[in-house]
Amino acid sequence: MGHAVRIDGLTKSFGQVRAVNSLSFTAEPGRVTGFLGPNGSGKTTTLAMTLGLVRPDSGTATIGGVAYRDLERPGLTVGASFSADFHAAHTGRAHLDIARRAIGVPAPRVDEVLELVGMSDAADRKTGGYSLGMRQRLALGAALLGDPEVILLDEPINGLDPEGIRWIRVLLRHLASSGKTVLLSSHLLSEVQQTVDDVVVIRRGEIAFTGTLAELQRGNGERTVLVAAADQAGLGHALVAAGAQVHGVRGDTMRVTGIEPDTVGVIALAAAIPLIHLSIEEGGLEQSFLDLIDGVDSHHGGSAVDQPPLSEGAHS
Ligand SMILES: Nc1ncnc2c1ncn2[C@@H]1O[C@H](COP(=O)(O)OP(=O)(O)OP(=O)(O)O)[C@@H](O)[C@H]1O
Repeated sequence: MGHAVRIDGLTKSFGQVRAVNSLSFTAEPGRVTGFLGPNGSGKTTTLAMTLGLVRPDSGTATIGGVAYRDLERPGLTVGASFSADFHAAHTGRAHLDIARRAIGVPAPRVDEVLELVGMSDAADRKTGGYSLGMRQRLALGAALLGDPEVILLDEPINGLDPEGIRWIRVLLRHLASSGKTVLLSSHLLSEVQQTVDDVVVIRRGEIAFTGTLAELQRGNGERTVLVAAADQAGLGHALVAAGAQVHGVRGDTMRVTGIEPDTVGVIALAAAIPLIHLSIEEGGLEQSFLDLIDGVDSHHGGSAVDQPPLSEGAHS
């Protein structure tokens, strides 16, 4: 039985600063949801309200339909990692041992978790000497102590090396595939795009986009197709005739917008022009994301996920 995290109309101001404004989205069980936005866009405040650490001005955050403070065993239902700061004089093991006592988990779970996050060898060193990547692993371990249904992670990938990023990707995907709800924040789409299924983009405390990663990719219609063909000029003409925009050649490759890659293939076939290369421009997704957080007009990607309607940033 999964626990969705449902954010409904959440609003919070700190003095004059409206940190979170009428925010609504759902993180579904069995999926990894990326909660994305630039620094200061309200991600941490939203996660803190979800955990009952910050009281919203209005709106609700529920976990499996229940507010965090009303959960029967919150520590066993929700695991969260907020900051990778620890008592420097404690060992990693001591940190996990204190955390597991707080939520009532048996002692052997500490070693299991250390193993799970790849920290067994460093467990008896003081956290003050840990690298940022090691602290991130320990923070994730603490979040997983209670084998929770819901895992909320604030910037968990920040500071991990490429091997660490691959590792956390596999771990989070594994947790989601076992039915857990994984919600992780990041200010970098590129950091999480291989890890997430669903994307919630916020900007100045408001939703800029909710949908699947694929929908985000299609979202702004500016996806650039890279194509090389045996007869480049001939294919260029055929693509323009089909309504695409050809933006010139970089190396041997034409950059084309306004058309899907599979349609490019169909047109090449119809024109009997062999294709040498067909791909989507790297960074196209990142550009969609940057457009969203810069406030360029954007569209809701689609309805594959039952999400509340997109509220476009009303003010600039
Ligand atoms: N306790 C607080 N008191 C005053 N202002 C706050 C407080 N917490 C957050 N804010 C403000 O609310 C806004 C949103 O901050 P928040 O930390 O939620 O953003 P974020 O998206 O998590 O950013 P980052 O990626 O930099 O952590 C910011 O303008 C921030 O300065």
